[in-house]
Amino acid sequence: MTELLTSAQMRAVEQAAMDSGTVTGLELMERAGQGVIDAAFSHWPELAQAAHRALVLCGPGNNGGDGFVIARLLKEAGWEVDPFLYGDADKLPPDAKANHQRWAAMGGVMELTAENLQAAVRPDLIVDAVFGTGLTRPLPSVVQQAFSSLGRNKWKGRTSIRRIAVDCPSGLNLDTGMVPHDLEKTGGVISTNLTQLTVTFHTPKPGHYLGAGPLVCGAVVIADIGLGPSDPERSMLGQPPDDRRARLVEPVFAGSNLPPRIWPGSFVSKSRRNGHKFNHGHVMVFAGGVGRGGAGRLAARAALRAGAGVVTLVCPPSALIENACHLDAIMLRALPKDARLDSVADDRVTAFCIGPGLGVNDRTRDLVAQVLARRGGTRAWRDPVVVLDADALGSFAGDPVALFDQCHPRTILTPHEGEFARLFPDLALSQRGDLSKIDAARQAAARAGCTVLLKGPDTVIATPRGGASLHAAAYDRNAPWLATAGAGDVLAGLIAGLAAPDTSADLITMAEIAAYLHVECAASFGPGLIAEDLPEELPKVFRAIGL
Ligand SMILES: NC(=O)C1=CN([C@@H]2O[C@H](COP(=O)(O)OP(=O)(O)OC[C@H]3O[C@@H](n4cnc5c(N)ncnc54)[C@H](OP(=O)(O)O)[C@@H]3O)[C@@H](O)[C@H]2O)[C@@H](O)CC1
Ligand SMILES: [K+]
Repeated sequence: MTELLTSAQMRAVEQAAMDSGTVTGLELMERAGQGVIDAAFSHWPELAQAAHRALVLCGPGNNGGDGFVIARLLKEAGWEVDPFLYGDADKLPPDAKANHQRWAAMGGVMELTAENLQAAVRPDLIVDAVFGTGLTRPLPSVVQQAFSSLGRNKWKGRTSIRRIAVDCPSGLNLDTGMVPHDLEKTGGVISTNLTQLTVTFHTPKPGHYLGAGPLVCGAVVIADIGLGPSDPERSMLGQPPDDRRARLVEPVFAGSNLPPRIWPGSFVSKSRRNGHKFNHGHVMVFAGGVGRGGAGRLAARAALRAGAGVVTLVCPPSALIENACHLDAIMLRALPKDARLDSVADDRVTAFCIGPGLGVNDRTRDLVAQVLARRGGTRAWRDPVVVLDADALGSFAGDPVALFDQCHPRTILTPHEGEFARLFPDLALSQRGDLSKIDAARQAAARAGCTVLLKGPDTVIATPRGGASLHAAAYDRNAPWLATAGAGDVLAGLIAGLAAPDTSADLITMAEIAAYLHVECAASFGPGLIAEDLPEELPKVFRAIGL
């Protein structure tokens, strides 16, 4: 998996490399500029065939410094280059200033304004090097207007002009994936939206995958600028993540002495080809009353397909026939209104999935309490895994602390943003400001004392200790048809089904795999997907990953 470094972490990595004396800031900037050009030529080979013309938009920091390196290298390759600068050249930081001066010996620099861009000769390539990781506030209006003007320019064949962003399209916050609202008003987003390729350095940043990031970055390419490997891959394989650094959920292609795809396949218990059904765990899913059992059935089906040996659906007696009409391989147990959970659950239940379709009410609260009170003896790792979703979360909206007091480390909450806002009002999207979704989920997990999976196209999974991973249904894994009723119930079931066997992996790993498989199923099925299709697509996905 790949580390996602925040702006501050990236600066620290850069500083440590410079302090060690192995590299200078100027060398890093040179490699960054070269990396952008290499990525551009590899993405658009026709640009490498002959000299063209580039507009290079530079800002007041080191992102702008990268821009001046790019201007010089393209000029040396015979291109016509028109650089524009926002800010005062005398106030550029040292490395950027040095590169500005090197450029100044080759050509002039225009001030970055809408008027000057309108007067520019049509380029073949526009390089956005105005702001990168150093953006601290909304874009200045002059820059917004300059970006907007690019979209209005009367250049012939305007749509065929390639647009590349250095580190990020300027205005995108690389820690949060947010773009300022006023950017949208002025049309800034529309012009940044035209970015086709973003070249970032060393590792991707959270903002490339969170929020608006995937909408504005085009494709993202990582340029190696010689800062050395990020955390050893070994420590990322199914291990709890680094407490400070977030990681991107993606399959791990192992080296030649290991099976070709050791993640996620190796964590699907049935890929080990041994044991009887109870070796693969027993998942208990709760379903709502008559006419409201669909969500629970979807979760149950997903748990069974994910590899649980046995899945039991528990429902009110009145809903038994309805569920029996739908289910065969899934066992059914009726639980009367006042009956205790012990009457249907024995010690062999290794995972519970509770919430989908259950109703927001006292009975749900009571069932959640009973589920969370079940423990596996003196060893905490024997506690059954508990997936709390939908109405199990909604039932505690008025009193979230009552829920958090009961959660144990083998619990995972799987809210969407709306459910999250009701449990953690101060961390809600509307209140988040500069707090990233990753940090919001981290704080929520610490408060709840359990793992939290905050759903979305950018799904964040966080542990109470601060470990966090981000699963993005973005770029080549974009699956918009996953926004369909019941998809969340399937995800809850997948987590329970994967976690039910004792696979000795952390709950966060199981949640990562579930999020990954969920999107793989959607991508594999394609447009037209409805939630029922997701579990049915799993066998195909398993085959594709080599199980
Ligand atoms: N880290 C690495 O390893 C490497 C990093 N590299 C490159 O460096 C980039 C980071 O450089 P950076 O830190 O100088 O930040 P950058 O984005 O250029 O902007 C900072 C300037 O903008 C200003 N400013 C900010 N917001 C503003 C606003 N809204 N409106 C107006 N001004 C605003 C801010 O002013 P201040 O906030 O201090 O007042 C400051 O002057 C990184 O993205 C990558 O491209 C590579 O060279 C290779 C190695
Ligand atoms: K930029």
